Amino acid sequence: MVSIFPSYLAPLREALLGRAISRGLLELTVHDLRAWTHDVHQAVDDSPYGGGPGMVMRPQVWGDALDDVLAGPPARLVVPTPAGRPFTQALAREFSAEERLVFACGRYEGIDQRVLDDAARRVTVDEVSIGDYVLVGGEVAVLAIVEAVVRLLPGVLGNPRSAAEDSFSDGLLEGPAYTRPEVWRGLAVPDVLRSGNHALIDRWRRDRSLERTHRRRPDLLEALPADALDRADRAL
Ligand SMILES: OB(O)c1ccc2cc[nH]c2c1
Repeated sequence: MVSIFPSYLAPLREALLGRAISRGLLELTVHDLRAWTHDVHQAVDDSPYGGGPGMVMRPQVWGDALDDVLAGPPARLVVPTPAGRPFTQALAREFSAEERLVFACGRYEGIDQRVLDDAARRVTVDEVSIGDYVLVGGEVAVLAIVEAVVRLLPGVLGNPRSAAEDSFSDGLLEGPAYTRPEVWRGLAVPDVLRSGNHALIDRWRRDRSLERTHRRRPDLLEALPADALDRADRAL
């Protein structure tokens, strides 16, 4: 990863991801973009051609940084930007199959487009958005993307079924989850979950997932393949 705020990415070395690194399941290197500046002010930005608010990140600095960081084993360059294509669970799975990912964290009004165009001559460049809102820089998006990708790597999650049964893994939102106590503040766990009848439990969970998806994300239902819903689903 390349950023002007390397410490922003420190959380990636905590908890589950930190344990995955110490177990050798992945390697993480964070580079300070300013290491590729040569002026006393370590300038990484300049005024935008054509005018307008804010500053744009300079191509020379990013070009030199990516020349170095992209050297070596083939990598895929991921650039978070509000103007990117949506980052989805499907794209997380795609990224998790890559041997190496390089993340470019922009700031200000973004990175000079020629940096991405130049990189695209050598590697696959993915400009991705984590949602329809605007952050101050790419670092927070990288934290989200890396967590979504790394948890899919074999051995990272304790129970491999967790990733397989994620929200979105079957195209739907996950339904509600419960644990002890059986009654909490007058609210009881649904009886079916304590019935021991796993066929019934699976059906109930599927129904709650379909209901929640219909209510909160009808677009996901629309996007399902024609054969994704069985007769019981459609009866709901
Ligand atoms: O909202 B975002 O995901 C995002 C990503 C990168 C930059 C760079 C400057 N603002 C940004 C916002």
